[in-house]
Amino acid sequence: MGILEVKNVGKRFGGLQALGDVNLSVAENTVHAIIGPNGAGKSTLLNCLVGKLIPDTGSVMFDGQSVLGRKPFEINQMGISRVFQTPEIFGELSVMENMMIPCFAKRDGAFTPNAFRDMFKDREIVERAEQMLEEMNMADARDDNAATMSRGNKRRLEIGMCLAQEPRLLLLDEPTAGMARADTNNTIDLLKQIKDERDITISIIEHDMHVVFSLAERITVLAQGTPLVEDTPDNIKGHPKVREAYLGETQDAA
Ligand SMILES: Nc1ncnc2c1ncn2[C@@H]1O[C@H](COP(=O)(O)OP(=O)(O)OP(=O)(O)O)[C@@H](O)[C@H]1O
Repeated sequence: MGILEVKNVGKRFGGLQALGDVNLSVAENTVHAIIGPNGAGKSTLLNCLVGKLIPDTGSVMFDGQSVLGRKPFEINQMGISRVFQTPEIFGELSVMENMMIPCFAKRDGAFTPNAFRDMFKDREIVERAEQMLEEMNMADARDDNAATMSRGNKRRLEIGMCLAQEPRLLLLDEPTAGMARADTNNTIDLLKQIKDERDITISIIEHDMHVVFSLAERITVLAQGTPLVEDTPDNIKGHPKVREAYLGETQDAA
């Protein structure tokens, strides 16, 4: 059984069936990509995993426990962290201050604005945040204003902020969207390093096939709200059904 088990999940928006009958099993300590054409239901599925949407039907189990009915912060505390398409960092704060926020949240269960007053006097938090910046190769940027960083480094910081919460499942929603090729390649290298160095499961939604094939061990192809195929990257490449879903080609032509 996978660390994440999605069974018969359906989600309708008015007259639109965004997810039909989704079954997905993500094995522990693997990188599992979910790909599919625009409007296939990828983000809707991700939102159902983190409590932002409640499916109409089906079940979502993480490590044997249901996530349905739990609030996003509760699901986060269960060990699921999500990186959004647009980096969710605090641009007006320094890199170090940004990193301290999830360290507080992890230790104290929440981050309250009061914590800002004397945050640098809290040695435990300072040391943990410094350690995370080291691990992210960001120690030199410690005092930089987060807003001034490149898109790739903002993403690096945000992924580090997720990892500070010690998640067991990291969900990435198009982590390289809008990035220049150099930043994309840096993000691929960072995710490879995270995968090699940690006990962590990564599930990634991504349009950039270079990113998908560089990282994924399993790929699920979603089309019109339903999984079309699930297989290894080698088998997904050139799969007639996948070409059909993306390019509108018939199987005979593929
Ligand atoms: N809140 C909503 N209300 C109504 N319709 C929605 C809502 N969210 C998504 N949809 C619709 O559900 C379908 C699936 O959308 P979703 O964003 O999950 O697809 P996606 O695969 O993530 O697409 P993309 O690759 O373009 O981001 C689309 O037709 C979309 O317009």
